[in-house]
Amino acid sequence: MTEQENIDLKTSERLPEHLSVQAAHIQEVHNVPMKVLIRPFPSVLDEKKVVSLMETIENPETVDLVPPIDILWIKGRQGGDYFYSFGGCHRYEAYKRLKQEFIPCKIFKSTISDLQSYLGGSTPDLL
Ligand SMILES: Nc1ncnc2c1ncn2[C@@H]1O[C@H](COP(=O)(O)OP(=O)(O)OP(=O)(O)O)[C@@H](O)[C@H]1O
Repeated sequence: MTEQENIDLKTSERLPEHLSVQAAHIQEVHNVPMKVLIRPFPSVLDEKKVVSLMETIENPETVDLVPPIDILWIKGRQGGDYFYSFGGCHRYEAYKRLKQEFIPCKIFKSTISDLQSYLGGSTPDLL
């Protein structure tokens, strides 16, 4: 099984804009391998918030207080799978420092043009 098969992608659906708020309450949470996430932008971090999040995540009694991060799932033109992460900077950093292999995510099926709205002319040619 490849890393990406760990994620049950079949259950993810692209959300129409007008449904995103309602659907946010019902969309499934997937444990996504940290190493498949692509984060094009450096994070500006509040150190205290990262440390506080680490403590919350480490404690089984409080970990559920931390919501999943949102990621974009984009299919390349030759079928490749790409998982982009833009927000969730503090949660991502906390999971990274805790050396967690997986991070809880909501996966939004997205297109190259969605990606272009973040990356503009720097959008890569995804295969
Ligand atoms: N100890 C904690 N410190 C900060 N946030 C916490 C903590 N425990 C639970 N949370 C929750 O985790 C989420 C953190 O989201 P927040 O938008 O503040 O940061 P982020 O998305 O990880 O980073 P950024 O907004 O910089 O991209 C919030 O929903 C918050 O309620």
